Amino acid sequence: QRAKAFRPLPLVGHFTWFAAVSRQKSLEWLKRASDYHQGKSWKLELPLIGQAWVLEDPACVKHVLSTRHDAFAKGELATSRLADLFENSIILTNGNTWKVQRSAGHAAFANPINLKYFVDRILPKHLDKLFGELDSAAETGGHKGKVVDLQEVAYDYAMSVFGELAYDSNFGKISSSFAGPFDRAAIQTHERFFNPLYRITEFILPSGARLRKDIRDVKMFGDELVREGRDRLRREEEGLDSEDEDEKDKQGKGILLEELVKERGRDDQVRFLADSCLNFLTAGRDTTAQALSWTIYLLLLNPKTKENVFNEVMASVQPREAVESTSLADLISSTSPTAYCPYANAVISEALRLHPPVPLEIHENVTDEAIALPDGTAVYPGEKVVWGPWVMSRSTRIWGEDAEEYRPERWLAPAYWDPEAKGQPLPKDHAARKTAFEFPVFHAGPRSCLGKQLARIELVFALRELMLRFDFSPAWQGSVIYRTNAGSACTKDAEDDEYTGTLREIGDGLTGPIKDGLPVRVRRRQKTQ
Ligand code: HEM
Repeated sequence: QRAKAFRPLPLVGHFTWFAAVSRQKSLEWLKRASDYHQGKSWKLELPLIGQAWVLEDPACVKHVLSTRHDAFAKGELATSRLADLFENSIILTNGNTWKVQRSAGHAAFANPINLKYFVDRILPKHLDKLFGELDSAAETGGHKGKVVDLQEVAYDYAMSVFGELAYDSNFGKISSSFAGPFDRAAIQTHERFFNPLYRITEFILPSGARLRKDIRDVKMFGDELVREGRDRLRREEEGLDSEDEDEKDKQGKGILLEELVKERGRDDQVRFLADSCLNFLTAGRDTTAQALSWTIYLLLLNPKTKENVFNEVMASVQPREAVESTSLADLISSTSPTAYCPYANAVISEALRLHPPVPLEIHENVTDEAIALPDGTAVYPGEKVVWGPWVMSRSTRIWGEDAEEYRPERWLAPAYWDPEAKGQPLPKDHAARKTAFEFPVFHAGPRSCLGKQLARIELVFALRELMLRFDFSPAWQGSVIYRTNAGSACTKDAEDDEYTGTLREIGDGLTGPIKDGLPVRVRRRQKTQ
């Protein structure tokens, strides 16, 4: 009976199990199928779309992403579907075009001077805007607090941060002319993966015309920002605009656009620069906003953990009045935020583990030879491999018996709890020792995520500052499952009937949003809390 659910059916293969259901259900099925195959690579069959080896073994993932990264790339299936939205972008390109973007992105986002500037100057400014929005929600909601979609708020916040990082532009209200078309286009682009006839259906159906318009709008938005940005750079170079005080403090590398212009020359095509910047913008915006949303979602279900984070962040800013006046960069001695607010960091790692913003990935053998994976699987030319951080994070083979449990403590060194353990090396199976191939949330190998450090910093600070100022409670209808201190579950009815659903599921899209958002009530914390 069990085997039946994982065997390909005649004509439809695994389609009915995997592709004709909700995204949550398809990931859950993939996880059960991986368990059924005991973590060995197995073949997913989707007639008319293709076949793919599903990998769970970290050694196989390492082979694809690192050892034989030269042999595996996005491939035809992914490129044909993604190219309209992500043409020229770093995630799709190879060779020199990729190198140029990687090097510009590295200079702009991953160098220590820019990271410090980011923490000291950029973050506080945008966090202030975020607090402004939540403050007014708290004010208008009475003692219970007004309901806001925290995921939407997180998207706005991440968008304004990356607008400044990528283009040095203050998006303000114009961000809605990008966000709407981009979000719709991303969902429809994702649907293409499950629709072998997408070219025909998009030609016939109104949704196709809508997609083309959305993509045009997204591109126009990018072109406009690049033109403005280039003009600004030109004026600065010619001494027509004086640098502002912030710029003088920076003395690091430039923003992304500036770095790209340096690599490619100022007169490079607007389209290439715009596509490249747009990809960085979306890579940074969606992933970090979703990571923050899932982190808070999990805290809402686990009040004891929420209290622990709150206690830690309070202790990190004593006395309380110091919050506003302290330089954020001074609070971290290095650009690694893990030494600072370790519990908050563990909470973020655990949310990334259980709800990775990129839940499933695909590559293809682009050589003309068969590649043998460490478990003996032969991947023939043109064959695909997929692996799912969402599935791997739930594997008992990688994470042990409590793999599916929310337990941020797994990330903390024993010394955190036990002073006697100070100076002891971390146990071999400790979560913090997992390799990037066991925990491929940020990808791994030469194409690993360029923004992982930046994202960490942004997430830790946003979480810390939010916890200090606001308290959130779930505001979606139905029974919300809370965990008691002892770890057993109890339920409490949420009062709002505007929203439906109990536990939140993953929504559609190229990344992993919370389906239908994260409705919460927001209350401002009292000074004494
Ligand atoms: C929690 C936050 C983030 C997560 C989970 C994440 C995850 C990932 C993943 C899985 C990939 C591989 C995608 C693929 O090739 O299919 C990737 C690539 C990338 N990410 Fe991130 N990312 C995050 C934040 C950021 C931020 C803030 C930036 C902005 C600077 C960024 C920039 C990039 C870039 C440029 C690549 C392409 C790297 C290449 O192909 O060489 N990411 N990221």
